[in-house]
Amino acid sequence: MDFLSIPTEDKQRALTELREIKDLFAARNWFPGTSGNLSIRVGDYEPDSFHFAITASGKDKSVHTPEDFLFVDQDGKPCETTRLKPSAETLIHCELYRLTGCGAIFHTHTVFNNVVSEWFWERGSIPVEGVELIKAFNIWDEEAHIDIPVIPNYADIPKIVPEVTKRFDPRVPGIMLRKHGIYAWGANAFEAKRHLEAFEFLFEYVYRWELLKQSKASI
Ligand SMILES: CSCCC(=O)C(=O)COP(=O)(O)O
Ligand SMILES: [Zn+2]
Repeated sequence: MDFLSIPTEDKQRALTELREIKDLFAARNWFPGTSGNLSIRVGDYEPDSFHFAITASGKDKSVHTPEDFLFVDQDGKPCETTRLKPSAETLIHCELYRLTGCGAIFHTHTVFNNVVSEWFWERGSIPVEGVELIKAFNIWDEEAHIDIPVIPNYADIPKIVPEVTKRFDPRVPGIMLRKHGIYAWGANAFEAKRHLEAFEFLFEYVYRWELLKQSKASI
């Protein structure tokens, strides 16, 4: 699908949704130090041809400016002439859209997700056992168990992309970059938000549970 043939109202709706999500997450201090990025796909999806709106790179995501977002294609290239640069992590969004066909991807850095990703780095994934909020991922097994993949956080973003491809688990709508942040995705902004909120809850749960286990073991 050609970018120009995507209805303007669809593009506007995506930008409005991104602004609303950005405000909500900013109110939770989920964008420390300009970290984090958000994207919503627009138009038709083909694995090798799609478009999405994404936060511009290096911006303070806790404030509004007229230059917060831009549209890019499946290769991360801007769809319109602009002086804005797409997120430095746009290629990770491209790969996740290509792999999943999802509609939205949200990325946050929090202390809990960073610490827990390091605590379980050697294991390669963050285990979560039987917590009710696993149901947010539409996993309804009794005492469900999930493993949230943790991949290396290379400075060279293109080097991270094959790690996403290799470790991506279709059952778990998120992937963690070591001591960096979580990428959560969903069919739309509502689902991606639900998934991100569930991941951040589970990271805090795992952090606190590990601390309790350690303190019990030291008694
Ligand atoms: C200061 S955070 C370093 C970059 C990062 O990890 C991030 O999530 C934000 O980068 P962007 O280019 O999307 O602003
Ligand atoms: Zn980041």
